[in-house]
Amino acid sequence: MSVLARDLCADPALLSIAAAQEQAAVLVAGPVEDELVPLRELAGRVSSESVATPTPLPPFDHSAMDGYALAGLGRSHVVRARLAAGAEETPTLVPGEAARILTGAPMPAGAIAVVMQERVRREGDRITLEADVEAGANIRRRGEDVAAGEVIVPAAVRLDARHIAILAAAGVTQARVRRRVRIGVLSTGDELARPGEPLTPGRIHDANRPMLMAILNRPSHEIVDLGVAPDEPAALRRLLLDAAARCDAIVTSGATSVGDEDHLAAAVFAGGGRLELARVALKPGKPVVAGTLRGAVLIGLPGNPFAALVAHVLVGRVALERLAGLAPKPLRPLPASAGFSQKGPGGRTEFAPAALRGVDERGLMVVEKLGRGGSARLAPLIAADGLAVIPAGRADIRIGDPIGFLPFEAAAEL
Ligand SMILES: Nc1nc2c(c(=O)[nH]1)N[C@H]1C(S)=C(S)[C@@H](COP(=O)(O)OP(=O)(O)OC[C@H]3O[C@@H](n4cnc5c(N)ncnc54)[C@H](O)[C@@H]3O)O[C@H]1N2
Ligand code: MOO
Repeated sequence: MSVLARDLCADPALLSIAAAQEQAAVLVAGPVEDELVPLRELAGRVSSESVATPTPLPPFDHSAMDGYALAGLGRSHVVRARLAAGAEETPTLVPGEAARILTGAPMPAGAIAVVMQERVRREGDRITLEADVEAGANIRRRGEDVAAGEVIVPAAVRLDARHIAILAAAGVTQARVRRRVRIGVLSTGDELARPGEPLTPGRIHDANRPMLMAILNRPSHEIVDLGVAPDEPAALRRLLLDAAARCDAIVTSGATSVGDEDHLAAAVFAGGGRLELARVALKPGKPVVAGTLRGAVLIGLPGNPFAALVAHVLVGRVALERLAGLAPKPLRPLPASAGFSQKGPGGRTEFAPAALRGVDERGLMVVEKLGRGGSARLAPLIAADGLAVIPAGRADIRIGDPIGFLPFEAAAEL
């Protein structure tokens, strides 16, 4: 059910985070189209289909050690050949024979084990083992990593160095990935000066647009800088409509709340758009809204920078990841121990900049909150290692109580 203009005026119940994430996902009709991209440009892109390996990995039986390939398990062998990695021809050994073999070299026919060179004595063309070896020792078998035809990269994942390595090993030179999602980033507010612009009375520098562009600056995205919109409904509507025609998604900050100059929802409605969610039980980040405008996904983050960050991580991210073709991946806060106490219960799930302060006697990370909850404050984030997570409805918290911790790498991929 869509959000109506009147819902934003009254003080409606807050949506749970889970409900907001569900709404954020379903407002996106589906991922953007896909395209074929060469291996060297795949890092950071999102796979649109699974990839199977055409060859087994490894492709042939080979030695895992520098040593001797043995045709029997006896202690004494005659060395008949030498095999290095890349050897094209291999001899056939008979019992009693061995081949000098280097790591990665193909196993000769008839060989049943490899002994490391440190475990043998060599005199001329004869080797003597210091101890028995087991059949199969130090041989890497064809297909023991993956068999031919097996899936090596699933669909709907962000490709990183691990995927690039296995695709390269399998001889795959290109893959189908989602095209880059065009995301427009807009700040709103008459008080905002551009980075570097001298401040006149009452003005502050725009921090959100550079922050959001930095978070969203990924190989799977193409960022469009939409600048700053004034607190003027018609101008905001024009800017949004122009952006909707050029972008798959628009991420704004500010103008989401109930103040006289908070014109985002009105501009979206006047432009023929819809909002599917508004006001979430998030602290900070409550006034987040999301919907669609002329086919573009619209995410309206709150103006306070930390609130914008939290609302992006918890709500906006879900919609943008679906658009980019990623499978849903819930954030999972790590178990941690409170290094602070506070009164409960809160009606909203709280996210606070937090620093790690060692490990308690149970082995849990001890987390200290920084910044006393100011959603406009940025300095605590600089000193933090991640975000403390305190679920809505939690009773008083005492030192040592279990809480959640989201490291920044997992939260915002900052
Ligand atoms: N009567 C109420 N007032 C407010 C409520 C409420 O429920 N009732 N919610 C508060 C909460 S919580 C938040 S968060 C803010 C969100 O407000 P908006 O999204 O409408 O944002 P603005 O009013 O435009 O700005 C809020 C604050 O953030 C500064 N700001 C805005 N954009 C930027 C930017 N790009 N870079 C840096 N700072 C920015 C702006 O100057 C304001 O100080 O509303 C509360 N009010
Ligand atoms: O949600 Mo506001 O974001 O508490 O500061």
